[in-house]
Amino acid sequence: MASDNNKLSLDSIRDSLIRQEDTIIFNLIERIKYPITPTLYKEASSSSWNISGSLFHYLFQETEALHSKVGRYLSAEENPFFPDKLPASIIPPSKCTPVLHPAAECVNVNEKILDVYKKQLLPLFCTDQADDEENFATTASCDIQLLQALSRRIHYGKFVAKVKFRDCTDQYKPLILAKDRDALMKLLTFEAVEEVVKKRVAKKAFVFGQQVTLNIDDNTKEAKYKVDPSLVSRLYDEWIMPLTKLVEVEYLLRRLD
Ligand SMILES: C=C(O[C@@H]1C=C(C(=O)O)C=C[C@H]1O)C(=O)O
Repeated sequence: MASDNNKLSLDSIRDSLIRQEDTIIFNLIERIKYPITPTLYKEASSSSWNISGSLFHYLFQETEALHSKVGRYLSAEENPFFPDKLPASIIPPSKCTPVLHPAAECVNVNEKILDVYKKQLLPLFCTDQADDEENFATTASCDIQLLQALSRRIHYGKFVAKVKFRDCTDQYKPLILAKDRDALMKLLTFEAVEEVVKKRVAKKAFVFGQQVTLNIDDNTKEAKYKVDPSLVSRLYDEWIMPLTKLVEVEYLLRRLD
């Protein structure tokens, strides 16, 4: 979507962010099918699996390496979690004019996303603290899919910041030159938009997470859902939107480099 510079607008980018809500919520519903599985994230003892680090990190790094070889990270919309370990792409880069300022390459908050995910989000959404030894690989794959969806959404802040700078250059330029983070954060924040996002993702979580039954007389009083809508709203309010705005600020601070 963000490849055509001329068509890029705040509305078109916001439409993409809305569509990415579906991806995040469905990946979240898939992950919380499994218990937290703490063994996945523990440093593997050298005698056990003959890998360095945890099983989760091993699968994640190998996944990113394979995706890198087929060009995933040639896209400005994708940002790797392990940028220092990526093999070169076997396909050539696009000949299209880059949409983002070259400094966008330096903006990567995935280390923060991964830390928040393991320390706060997993314990918040996965209430069962057990290990599911039958599903180590599947559980870790769900983590990776969800983390990549979160990262894509949060780093879309680069495209949002690009358009906000293009459309209101005179307002942003002095704040960038003054390196005034707080003023930049205030200028780029649209609280009304954020309120709509929080309400919409809660409604999507309720709708997408409903148990579908065919028995017409199913009048169970208590609505059963696969993910707590209020937690999805909180996910956006406390983590996704603040991290998206952090990416916007980091991009803007480099925009005049
Ligand atoms: C992404 C934007 O910038 C900010 C971040 C938002 C978000 O992460 O959903 C929403 C509104 C803004 O406060 C935007 O203006 O659309």
